Amino acid sequence: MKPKILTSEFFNDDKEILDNLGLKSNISDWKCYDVLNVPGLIFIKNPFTSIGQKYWLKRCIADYTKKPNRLNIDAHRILGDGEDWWTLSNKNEINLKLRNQLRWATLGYHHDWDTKVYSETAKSEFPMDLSKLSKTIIKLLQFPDEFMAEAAIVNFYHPSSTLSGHTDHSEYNLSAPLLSISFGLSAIFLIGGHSLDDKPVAILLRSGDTIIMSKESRLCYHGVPKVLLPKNDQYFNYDNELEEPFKSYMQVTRININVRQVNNV
Ligand SMILES: O=C(O)CCC(=O)C(=O)O
Ligand SMILES: [Fe+2]
Repeated sequence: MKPKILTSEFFNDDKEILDNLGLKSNISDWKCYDVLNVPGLIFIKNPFTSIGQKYWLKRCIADYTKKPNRLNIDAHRILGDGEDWWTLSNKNEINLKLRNQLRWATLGYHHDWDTKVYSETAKSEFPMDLSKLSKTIIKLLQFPDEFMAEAAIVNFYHPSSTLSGHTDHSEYNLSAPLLSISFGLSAIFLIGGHSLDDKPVAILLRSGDTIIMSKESRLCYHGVPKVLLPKNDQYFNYDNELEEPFKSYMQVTRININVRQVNNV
């Protein structure tokens, strides 16, 4: 990996913007790297403050899982009108099972897992804060074009979950970068080339670590073969402890937010 020097004027004036987004406001604390074997792949070592990490993981758990966003468990028709997954799963012991059933939530344009086609009719409002976060990170990395956050998948992994090798090619705009932010348990992320025969590189993703798939790497095969069990070094690089019930959930969970631009501008 080759360190990437950030030279933008942006952060001199806008420390407050970074701070409000839960990002480290001192840019010398940002550790960014070009992954040399995978052109266009950028790795940012946790750019979040501990307050920021807690803010975003709670947004993922308690807010982004609410209607009108879509969840994998919608198909099971467990949630009644006005009920949401997180509130219901914390109501009593029985509902702990429900807690573990959540695998993903889709925001903005909802990814259709069968047809893999985005449509104007399957769309909800994209969260402002997540859009701002994505735009800011892309701007900081000095991408020439403004990023439009239009679709996101929030993945929820358990220690035994895996994500098999795939490419993300449903977006109409494949020249815009894709942002992938992880919180909670660490995981091994594999990314190879445009063919499944290309040998992948392995990257350990810890809480807060962010990767950007741009240029050639945007269409590379990638997957998550392993989520790691909690060890002191890897989870809770949030300073203060999280409160319950978030704490116990995050002890067995990895969250990954995948943000995409769908359309050409
Ligand atoms: O969990 C990750 O790190 C990757 C997720 C991913 O590749 C996807 O949702 O398309
Ligand atoms: Fe992906």
